[in-house]
Amino acid sequence: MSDVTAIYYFRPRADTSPEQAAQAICEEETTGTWTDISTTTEYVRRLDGAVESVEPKGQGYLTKITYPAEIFEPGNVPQYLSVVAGNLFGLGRVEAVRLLDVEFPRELVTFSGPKFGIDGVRRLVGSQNRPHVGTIIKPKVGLNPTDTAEVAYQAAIGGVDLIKDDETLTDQQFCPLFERLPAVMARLDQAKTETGRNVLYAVNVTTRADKILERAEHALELGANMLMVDVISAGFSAVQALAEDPSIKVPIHVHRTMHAAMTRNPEHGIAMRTFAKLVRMLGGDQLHTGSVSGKMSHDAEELLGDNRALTDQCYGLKSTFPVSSGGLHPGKVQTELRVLGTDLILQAGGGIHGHPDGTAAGARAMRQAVDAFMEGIPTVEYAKDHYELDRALKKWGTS
Ligand SMILES: O=C(O)[C@H](O)COP(=O)(O)O
Ligand SMILES: [Mg+2]
Repeated sequence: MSDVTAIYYFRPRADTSPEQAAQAICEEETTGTWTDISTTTEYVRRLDGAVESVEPKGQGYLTKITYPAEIFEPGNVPQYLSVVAGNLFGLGRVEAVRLLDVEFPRELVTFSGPKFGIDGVRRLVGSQNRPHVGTIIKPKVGLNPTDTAEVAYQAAIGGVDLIKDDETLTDQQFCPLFERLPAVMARLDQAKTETGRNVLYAVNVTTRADKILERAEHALELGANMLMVDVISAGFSAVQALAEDPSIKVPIHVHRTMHAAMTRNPEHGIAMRTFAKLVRMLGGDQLHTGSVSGKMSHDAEELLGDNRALTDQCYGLKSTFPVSSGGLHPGKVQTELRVLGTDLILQAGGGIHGHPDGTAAGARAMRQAVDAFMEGIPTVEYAKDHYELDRALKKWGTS
């Protein structure tokens, strides 16, 4: 079996050399600990990791560490994480350390990946190459099921491909999930009758481990055509449980609330790349990876690499649809698509429901901005004979 390769950025403590710090990480995550031990037998030594390189980078260093595949339990992602992203973050000999990327050998990718992937989701929606437009129902909490369904209907007739719950909406009393879901699906059926378009609704089934499958299966009985789960707060096993359940025959939309506690600091934590690779392996059909121009901070180069990790060849797994979301509006569409390409879902909450003429007009404006890009026409130019887009640009501008 080939090794697992992990790349880390780190800054050693003042009294520790970069080589000693990298070695400390490697030993902690394989066969060693803080001191020599008498229990290490000869046959254990073949499970030692190796520091392959240490080189200066910015204020610190980059290191490439290989871990023998044998120390991983195939198929157990919590265990994978406990090696490549485990105790090392707390080691006193490093001031800061960030896991930048990881490569798993074929033998450890024992998962089937997304059931639908980009092509499968496109088939459900009936799109060819264009980016998808999605919306998050806003306000994120507070609306009752009937009003939630009305907002969903307005977005659907305006032209969105995807509607989703926000991350803090699950099954609260003001909007019970099993009342909200049939209400939304009924209005999406109405929109389909009127427009002929199939719109997906990612209903948020995130909950405690022992209840999530039951919740998802009940959602399917009530007609759900997509499920949403929050991967960091619910855990990677939640994505896997949903994706591997044979009765779940709808795509899985993966949100990443809480990720920035680990991904944001450029010197310490876990870069999104590892999470993206794991979500794809575990079967997420869509994953939020960030935007280049929205409300959340992001490094464009890193984001491009994260999206590529979802779409580049990976042991024959289907690709995961990257979702750009957070502070988007029609004026930002050209920038997002120019940098991130058209295999992308552009999601706007405020940028649709905040349109001066309401949700349906907001959805139309987003679709018009996408059409402008696809036709190679600057947004401002296209807005001259597209009223909803023009109104959106007057409110939010183009940056
Ligand atoms: O969950 C999300 O992606 C956010 O709710 C986006 O909302 P916004 O478009 O209003 O920023
Ligand atoms: Mg949100």
